[in-house]
Amino acid sequence: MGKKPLIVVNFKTYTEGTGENAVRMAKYCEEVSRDSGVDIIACPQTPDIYRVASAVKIPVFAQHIDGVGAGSYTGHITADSIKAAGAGGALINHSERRLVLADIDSALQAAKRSGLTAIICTNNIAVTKAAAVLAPGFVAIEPPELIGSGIPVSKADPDIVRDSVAAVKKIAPDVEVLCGAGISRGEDVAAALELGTAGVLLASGVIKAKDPRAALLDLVKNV
Ligand SMILES: O=C[C@H](O)COP(=O)(O)O
Repeated sequence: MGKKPLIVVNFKTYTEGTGENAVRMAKYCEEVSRDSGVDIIACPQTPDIYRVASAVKIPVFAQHIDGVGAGSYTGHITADSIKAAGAGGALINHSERRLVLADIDSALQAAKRSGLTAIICTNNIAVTKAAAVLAPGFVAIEPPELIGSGIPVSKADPDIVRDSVAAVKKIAPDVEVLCGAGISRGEDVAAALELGTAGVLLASGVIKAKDPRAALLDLVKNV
């Protein structure tokens, strides 16, 4: 039996994780979390947060927030609004929704003011270090070229994961590190934990799987 990982499932904008499918996917996450004891966080699209958070007891995170508050900010996603919808946290600076550093900081401060947990995504060691200085709850290192590839970062590029963990622990020991990109099997999760991470951030390995529930069960099988 190994250490318990945190598994963050990003639904992205996949049809299989949108609308009522988002609720179904989150229920699979909840069921596997309950049966395995592994913490699983569901990240549906913003319009699905309320319906998902109303249907499951596992934490629900937004895929993005903006660093603005209440007021004249048409089209922005505020930390308070996702919190009111039932979210407990948010991804910030995902590779598919990148922000400049000042905006990452604003979004993080907004999350903190609203009492939300932030996962800042990073694409290399330099950005990982910058994110660690900001002291979010988590930093998630994801080499963009491996995202959606089915090639697990924890096996294909262990150095970037190991070096990210070392860099973060030196700068901000309380910040936990996740890794993501191409994770789809329990052995990928085990490799991530071996490298010192607290868990993984993944999407297609579950959301695009023929049997998402079976994919989730495989992810937690070594725990
Ligand atoms: O947010 C998740 C990451 O971008 C990884 O995506 P992936 O698991 O489809 O490679």
